[in-house]
Amino acid sequence: MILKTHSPKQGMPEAPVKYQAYPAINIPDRTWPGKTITQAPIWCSVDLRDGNQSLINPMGHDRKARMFQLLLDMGFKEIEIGFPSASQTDFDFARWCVEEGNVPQDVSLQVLVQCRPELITRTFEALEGAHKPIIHFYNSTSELQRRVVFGKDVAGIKQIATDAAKMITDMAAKAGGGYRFEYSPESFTGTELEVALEICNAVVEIVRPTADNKLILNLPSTVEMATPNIYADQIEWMCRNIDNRENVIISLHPHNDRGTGIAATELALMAGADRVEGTLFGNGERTGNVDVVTLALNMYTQGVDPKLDCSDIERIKAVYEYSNEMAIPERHPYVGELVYTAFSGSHQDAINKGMKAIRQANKPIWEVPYLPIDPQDVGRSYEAIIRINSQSGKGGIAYILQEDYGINLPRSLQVEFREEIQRITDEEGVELPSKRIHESFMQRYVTQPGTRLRFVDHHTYPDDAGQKGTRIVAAEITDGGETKRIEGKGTGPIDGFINALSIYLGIPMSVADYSEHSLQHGSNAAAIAYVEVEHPGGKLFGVGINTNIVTASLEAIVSAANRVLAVRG
Ligand SMILES: CC(=O)SCCNC(=O)CCNC(=O)[C@H](O)C(C)(C)COP(=O)(O)OP(=O)(O)OC[C@H]1O[C@@H](n2cnc3c(N)ncnc32)[C@H](O)[C@@H]1OP(=O)(O)O
Ligand SMILES: CC(C)C(=O)C(=O)O
Repeated sequence: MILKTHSPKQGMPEAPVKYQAYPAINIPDRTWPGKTITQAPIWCSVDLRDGNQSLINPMGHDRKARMFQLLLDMGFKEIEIGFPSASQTDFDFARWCVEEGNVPQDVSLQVLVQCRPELITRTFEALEGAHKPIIHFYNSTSELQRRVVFGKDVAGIKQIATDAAKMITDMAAKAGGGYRFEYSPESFTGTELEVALEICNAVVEIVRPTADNKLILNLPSTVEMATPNIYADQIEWMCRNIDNRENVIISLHPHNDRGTGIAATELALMAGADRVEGTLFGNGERTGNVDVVTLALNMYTQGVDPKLDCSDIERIKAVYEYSNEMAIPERHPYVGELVYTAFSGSHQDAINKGMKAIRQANKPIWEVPYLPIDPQDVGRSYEAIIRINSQSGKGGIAYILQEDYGINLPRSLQVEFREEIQRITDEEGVELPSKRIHESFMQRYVTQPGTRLRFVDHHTYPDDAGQKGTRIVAAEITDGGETKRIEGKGTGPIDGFINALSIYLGIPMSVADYSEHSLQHGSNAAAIAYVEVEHPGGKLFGVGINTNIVTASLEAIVSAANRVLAVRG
C-alpha cells in the first residue's frame, strides 16, 4: 500500500477522519476521585531495561553499574536490571549483579522476558543464585496488537501468557523456589478490560500467588492513549475484579505519550494500585516512562514520606546524564537548572517576603510563594532563587544585595536603584549577574568614580554662642582633589555636616531619611549608612560604608551631594 503524503501547506488532516476518541469506562460508582495518596507505593526502577532499550547507544557495563549503584543508594528495593535473554551485555550484567553486585538481601533483581520458551530458559540461567529475583514475563494483549502483530484471537493471546506462566512456575519449582513473578499484559491501555481481566485471571490461576509470594500484576500504559482519569478508572476496575486480590500486587507502568504520565500515575494510585515502575526523570521509550523522582517529590511536598532518597538531586542528575548520555531540560520539575529561579518582579517580591517570613516565624513548615519545595531539601542552594533581567523588580534586586552582600536597602532606595538596574538590563537585554549588580551599586553610591567631593574628617564642638544643644561641625573634604575646610551648625554631626555642605555648595539640602546597619559580624564589622537628601530638585540617596558609624553617615551625605551636583549639571 502506498501512503499518500500530506503537505503541511494543507494544514493537519481532519481530526475525526484520522483519529478516534478513546471510549469511556463504565464505572459510575468509581471511588478514586475521593481518595488521596497517603503512603509511598512499592517503587521499581526500570531505568536499566525500559530506559536502556530507548537509548541511542544502550548502556555498557560501566554505565549500567553506575546507575545501579545510584538506584540502590536511593533506596529502590526492586530494580529491573535488563532483558538478559535479549543481549549478551544484559546477560553479563545480570551475572555481575548476582556474583559481584553486593545486592542487599532486601533488594530484588528483576528481569524482563517475552513469553518464548528459549528466552525463558536463558533468563533462568542469567538469574541463577540471585536472592528472590523477579521474573517479569509479558505479552501484548491489545485489540490492535492481537489483530496486526500476532494475528491471534483472545484465546490465542491468553494461551501465550498461560504457557509462559506454566513454564516459568515449573522451572522455578524445579530450581527449588525462591523466585518471584510478575506478569504484564503489555498494551493494557489498548486492551478491552474484560479481555485483560480474563488473561490476568488465567495467569493468577496458574501462578497461585500466596501472602508470602504475591504475584505482581503490572498493568502498563504502554502507550498513553487517554486522559489520566481513564487510566484511574481502568485500575480501579481491575482492582475490584481481579481474582485473589489480596495476594496480587497491582503495579503501574505508565508512559508519557500525552505528557500526563505523572497525573495518570497519581490518579491510578488513588484508584488502588500498590506499585509503580518508572525511571529517573522519565527516560524511556518515545516521550519516556513515568518520572519516579517527580512522583516521589510530589508526594514529599504533600507531607508523605516517599521512601526514595532524592536529597542529592545533583548526583541523580549527573548519573542520569552519564548513564543515559542525555541532558535534562532547564524546566524539568525539581531538577532543571531554572526551576528554583524567578526572574520576574512580582514573583521575586513574593519570594523575598516569603523567605523573610519563614525566617522570622522559625517554624519548620515551608511556605514560600512560587517555591513548592525548599531547594535545600534536594541539595540545591538558595543561590539561584532570584536572578535579575529586564523582567525583574526592586524586590529581586534587594534580595540579591541582601543575600550575597548583606546590604539591606531601605524601601525608597530599592525603588531608586531599580531604575538604574532596569536601564542596564533593557540596554543589554541579558541577565545581570549578582556581581554586576553589586558593582553598579558600589559605583553609583559608594565609590562614585569621577565625582567632585570626598569626605576626609570632621570635629564637633559646642556652639557656645548659639542655641542650647547646637553644635558646630568643622569638616575637611576634598573638592576636585583640593582640600577644603567647611563649617556648619546643627543638633548633631549629620545635621551640622549637611548644613556645612549646603553653605559650601550654595544648595539647600536636608536629611529626609536615614538608616544604617552593620555589614559583617565580628570585631571588624563595618557599618553601612543610607541617607536620603532633600534638595530643591527632589530627593536622592547617598550611601557610606565605614568601620565608624558617624563617618559612614557623613560619607553617605557626601555621596548624596555628589549625586545632587550631577543632576544639577
Ligand atoms: C513495551 C516494551 O517495552 S516490551 C520490551 C521490548 N524490549 C525489547 O524488545 C528489547 C529487547 N528485545 C530484543 O532484543 C529482541 O526483540 C529479542 C531478542 C527479545 C527477540 O528478538 P527476535 O526474535 O529476533 O525479534 P523480534 O523482537 O522481532 O521478534 C518478534 C517475534 O516475537 C513475538 N513476540 C513479541 N513479543 C512477544 C512476547 N512478549 N511473547 C511472545 N512472543 C512475542 C512476535 O510476535 C514476533 O513473532 P514472529 O517472529 O512469529 O512474527
Ligand atoms: C513490558 C511492559 C511492562 C512495558 O515495558 C510496557 O508496556 O511499556
